[in-house]
Amino acid sequence: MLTVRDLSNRVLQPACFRVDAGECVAVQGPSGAGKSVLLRAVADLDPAAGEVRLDGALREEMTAPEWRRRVTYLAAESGWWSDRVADHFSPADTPRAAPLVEALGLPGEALGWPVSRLSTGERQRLALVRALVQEPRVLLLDEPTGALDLDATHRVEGLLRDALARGMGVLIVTHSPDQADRLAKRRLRVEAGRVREA
Ligand SMILES: Nc1ncnc2c1ncn2[C@@H]1O[C@H](COP(=O)(O)OP(=O)(O)OP(=O)(O)O)[C@@H](O)[C@H]1O
Repeated sequence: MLTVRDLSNRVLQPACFRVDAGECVAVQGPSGAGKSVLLRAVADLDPAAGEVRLDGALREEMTAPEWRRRVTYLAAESGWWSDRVADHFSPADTPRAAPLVEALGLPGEALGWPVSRLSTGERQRLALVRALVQEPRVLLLDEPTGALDLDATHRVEGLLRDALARGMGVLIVTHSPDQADRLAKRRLRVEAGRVREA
């Protein structure tokens, strides 16, 4: 589904890998190795040379917003542009968001909360819901449970398993070997900008 060939920039050495439909690939490596840079380059958020295709179509064949809707990056610290959580969901997506919010251990009314009241972990879970309701083909997750306790972490992993079962591809940066074992069959190891299958 997602194929990456010779993706490189000032941090990354040319990287080649793929993520298949319904597959989770874990990205691991030391701090500062280039894991976030890799995900951002795939999402076309930072300039990079090389070839990235989704279902055979080159990234350049679609607009950047269209690419990012299909290949969605979720940063470790999410961005919010309005102080009401609900403003970050289109009216069409809101009904689908509430059950996901509850599955993550938050009350459905959290969608009406101001962003300024959210704890770090609440913010992280609601940002994941924002990404999931858009049903991207590939989700690029940067430490999506870094701020969460074990119960919330398992809830997030449950929703990711559901998404994988629907055919979504997931590339997940995690510092937790246990999380990588639970979710991913394949791993990429990033060290000093070099990406290899581990
Ligand atoms: N725009 C940029 N220009 C130059 N260097 C950058 C840029 N963005 C990040 N870097 C550098 O690239 C390296 C990799 O950063 P990156 O954020 O990808 O690390 P990481 O592997 O995700 O680390 P961590 O596990 O700590 O989050 C770091 O040394 C960082 O300072």
